[in-house]
Amino acid sequence: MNTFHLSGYPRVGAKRELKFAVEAFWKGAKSEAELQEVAAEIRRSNWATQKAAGADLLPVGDFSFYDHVLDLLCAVGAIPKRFGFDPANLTLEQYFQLARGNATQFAMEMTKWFDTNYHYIVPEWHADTEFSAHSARLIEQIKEAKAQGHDIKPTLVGPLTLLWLGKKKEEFGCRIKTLLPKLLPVYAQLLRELAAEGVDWIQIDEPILAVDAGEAWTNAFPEVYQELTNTGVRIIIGTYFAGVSEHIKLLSSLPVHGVHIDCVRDYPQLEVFADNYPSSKVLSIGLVDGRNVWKANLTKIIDTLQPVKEKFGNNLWIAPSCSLLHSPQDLAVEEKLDPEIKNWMAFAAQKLVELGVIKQALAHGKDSVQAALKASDEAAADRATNKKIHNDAVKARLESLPAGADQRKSPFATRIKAQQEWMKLPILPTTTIGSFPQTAEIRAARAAFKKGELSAADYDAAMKKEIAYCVEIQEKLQLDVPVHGEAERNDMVEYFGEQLAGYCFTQFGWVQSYGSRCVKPPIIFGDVSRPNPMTVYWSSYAQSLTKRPMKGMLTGPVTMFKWSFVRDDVPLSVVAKQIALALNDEVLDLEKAGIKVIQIDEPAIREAMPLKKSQWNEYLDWACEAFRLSSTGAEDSTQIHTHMCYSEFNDILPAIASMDADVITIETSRSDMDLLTAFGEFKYPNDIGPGVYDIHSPRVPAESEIEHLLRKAMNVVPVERLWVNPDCGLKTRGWTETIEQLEKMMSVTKKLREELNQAK
Ligand SMILES: CN1c2c(nc(N)[nH]c2=O)NC[C@@H]1CNc1ccc(C(=O)N[C@@H](CCC(=O)N[C@@H](CCC(=O)N[C@@H](CCC(=O)O)C(=O)O)C(=O)O)C(=O)O)cc1
Ligand SMILES: N[C@@H](CCS)C(=O)O
Ligand SMILES: [Zn+2]
Repeated sequence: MNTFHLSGYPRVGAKRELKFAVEAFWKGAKSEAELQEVAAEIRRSNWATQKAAGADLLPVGDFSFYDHVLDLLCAVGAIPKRFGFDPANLTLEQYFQLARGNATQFAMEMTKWFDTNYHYIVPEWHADTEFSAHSARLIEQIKEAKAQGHDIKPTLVGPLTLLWLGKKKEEFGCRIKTLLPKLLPVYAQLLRELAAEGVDWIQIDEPILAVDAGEAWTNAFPEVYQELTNTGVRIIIGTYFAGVSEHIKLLSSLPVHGVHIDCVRDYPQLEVFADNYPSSKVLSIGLVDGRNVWKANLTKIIDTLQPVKEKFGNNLWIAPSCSLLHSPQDLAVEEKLDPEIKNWMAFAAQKLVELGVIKQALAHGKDSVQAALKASDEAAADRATNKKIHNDAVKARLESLPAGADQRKSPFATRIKAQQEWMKLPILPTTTIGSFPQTAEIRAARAAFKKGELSAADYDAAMKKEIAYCVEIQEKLQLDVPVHGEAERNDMVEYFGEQLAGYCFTQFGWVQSYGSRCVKPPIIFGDVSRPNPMTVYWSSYAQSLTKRPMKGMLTGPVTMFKWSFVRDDVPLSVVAKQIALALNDEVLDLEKAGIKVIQIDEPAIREAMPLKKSQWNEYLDWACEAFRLSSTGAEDSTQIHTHMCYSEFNDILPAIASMDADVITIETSRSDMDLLTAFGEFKYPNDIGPGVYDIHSPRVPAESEIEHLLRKAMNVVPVERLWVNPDCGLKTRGWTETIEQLEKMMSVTKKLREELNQAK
C-alpha cells in the first residue's frame, strides 16, 4: 500500500475558533485551560478529518498558538536571552510575549515564510546563543494523537533551515560554524526523546534546498543527517515551493529514509527523482496543490504515479505538495460561491479526499474509484472551456497595447516640478501609508451590513463618519498628504477582489497570516476587468472634507495576484497585466474626480519573486511593467506613490527604481534604516519616504528614536527627496496610540524643518 501522509493542516479552525480564543486569552476573557480546550478540539477535529479521508500518517507539531518556527525555537531552548525567560519553564504568557513584545522588550521580528503570505517569527542569533531540548509540548500532542488511535509522523523545521531563517544580531561569522555544533546535539536529543516515545517516522523540513542557499549550507547536510539518523527515528526530508533536482545526488546519498518533493511547483523533477532516487528509500510525491484552491486532475495524477509505483512499490508515498497550512480549510461550508466555479475547487478537506482517491486507485486500480475520476474529469473539462473564464475584450485590450504603453508622459524630473507647482508641500512632507485603526466598531458594522442587519444607507453613513473622523485627526496633526483611512475595506486585496470581474470570494476561506491574524484571499478564476469605479466614491468624499491633497489608495497588480488564489491556466504575467489595466481605469477615474495623489501599494513585489534567482529577471521585467501599466496615462501633475513593506529590497533596487513611482514609502524602522542606506548608495532617483517608526507595536516611540532615524535618512537621501511617514498602515493599531505616535512624528518633523530652514 502507498502511504498517504501530510505535514500540516490549517490550524485556526474552520470558523477561526483559535483566533477568537487566543484573542480572548490575551484580553483576560478566557483562561489558559479554556484556550487549551479550544486548541485540543481543533487538533482532534483535524486529525479525525484526515483519518476519515484515508491518511495513514497524521501530522503532529503542525498545530501552534502563534507560529511553528517559534514553537521549535522553544523546543530547542533558543529564545532570546533579552527576555530573561527560563526555556525549561516557559509559560504560555511568556510564549506570547516573545511573539508580541512586552513592556520592556520589543517583539521578536517576523517575516515572510519563503514566497507565502504566512509570517514566521525570526530566530535571533548571537555568537553565544545556547540551545537545550524541551520536548514536553510536542510529546503531549503525540500522546494526545495516539490516545485518539492515530498513527503519526511529527513534522519539524530542520536544523539547517532553522539556522538559515534566523538573523544574526551581531556579526559573528558563519552560523554553520558557530551555531550548528551547539544546535545539532540538542536537535538530536529532541529526536531521541521522540524515539523513546515510540515515534517511528519524523518529517524534517529543509525548504532551503529549494532556494539558492549556497554551498556552505548544502555541504552541511551529510554530517547533520548522519547525526540525526543515529537517533533511532526514521527521517523523511521535506522540500517544497520549488524543485530540488539540483540536489538529487546529495539527497540520494543522505543516510535518511526518504524525501518529499513538490511536483506541483516543479513537475519535471518527478521524472528526475523517479529515475535517480534509490527505490530502497521512500519517495513522497506532492501532486495535489497545497498552495491553491483548484481541484487536482486525478486521472492525470494516477496515470503519472503508476509507473513510479512500479519502480518504488510501497516506497512511493503520496501527500499534498506542501503543508495545507496555506489552504483554506473546507469548501463544504461555502454557501454563496457560484456552483459552477465552486465545482472547480478543493480546499484542505477536499484535497485530503482527493489523496484518498489516489491512494485507493494505486491500491485497487482506477476502476475502484470510477465515480470520483468521472467527477474530477468533468470538472477539469468544464473549467477548461467554461465561458465565465474568458472575456475577449480584456484579452484584446492587453494584446493591442502599443509599445511604450507602460511609460508616464514625461520623466520624473519634469513630473515632480508639475506636482510641486500645485501641491506646494513643505520640506520633509508628511503622510501615512493608508489605513487607520480598523476598530471593533468598524468590523461589527460591516459584519451587520453583510448579515443584512444594517441597511446600505446606514453602513454608508457609518463609514463616512469614520472617514470624517480620520480626516479631522489628520487635519489636527497637520499631515500634509492625508488619506481616507480605508475604513470601508475588509482587506486591501479582498476589497478589490470583491469588485473586480474574474474574481470570486469566499465566506470562510481564512488563511493564517501571522499569529491570530488571518486573511481571506479572493480567488482569480478568469479574465479580470473593472466593471465600475471601486474607490472614487470614498476618496471623493474624503477630499470634500479637506483642502489638502487627499491620497487615493489602490492595491497594485502584483500584490493583487500574490495575495489571491490565482488561476493556473494562463501565465502570472497575463493575470498581473489584466489587473494592471483594471487598476489603470481606476487611476484615471480618480484623476478625473480630482484625486491627484494616488498610492498603488506593492508590498508583495519581493515575496512574489521566484525562489530560484535564475528566474528573477524575467519576473521583475513583467512585474514592474505591470506596475507601470497601472498608472499609465496619468498627467505629469498627478503624483503616483507606491509602498512596500515586510521584505528586504536591497537586491532588487534597480527594478524598484524602474517602477518609476514618484514617491515610494518603505518599511525601514525595524532595520534601523539599514535598507535606506542601500537606497542612498544606489542613488534612488525619485522621492522616498522611509518609515520612521514601527507600526506593529502599540508602543509609542520616543521623539529621540524618530529623530535618530530621520537624521540617518537625511544623511543618505537628499533632503528635497525625503518624505516622513510610518513604516506601514495603521489598521492593527488603536486610535489612542496612533494619535500619540503621529504627534511624535509631526513634532520631530517640525523641529527638523526649522533646523533646515535656519541653515538656508
Ligand atoms: C499588510 N498585510 C496584509 C497581507 N495580506 C493581505 N491580504 N492583507 C494585508 O493587509 N499580508 C501581509 C500583511 C499581513 N498583515 C495583516 C494585518 C492584519 C490582518 C487582519 O487584521 N486580519 C483580520 C481580518 C480582516 C478582515 O478581513 N476583516 C473582515 C471580517 C471581520 C470579521 O472578522 N468579522 C467577524 C465579526 C466581527 C464583529 O462582529 O465584530 C466575523 O465575520 O465573524 C472585515 O473587516 O470585514 C483578522 O481579524 O484576522 C491580516 C493581515
Ligand atoms: N495601504 C495599506 C498598505 C499596507 S501594506 C495600509 O495602509 O494598510
Ligand atoms: Zn505595508
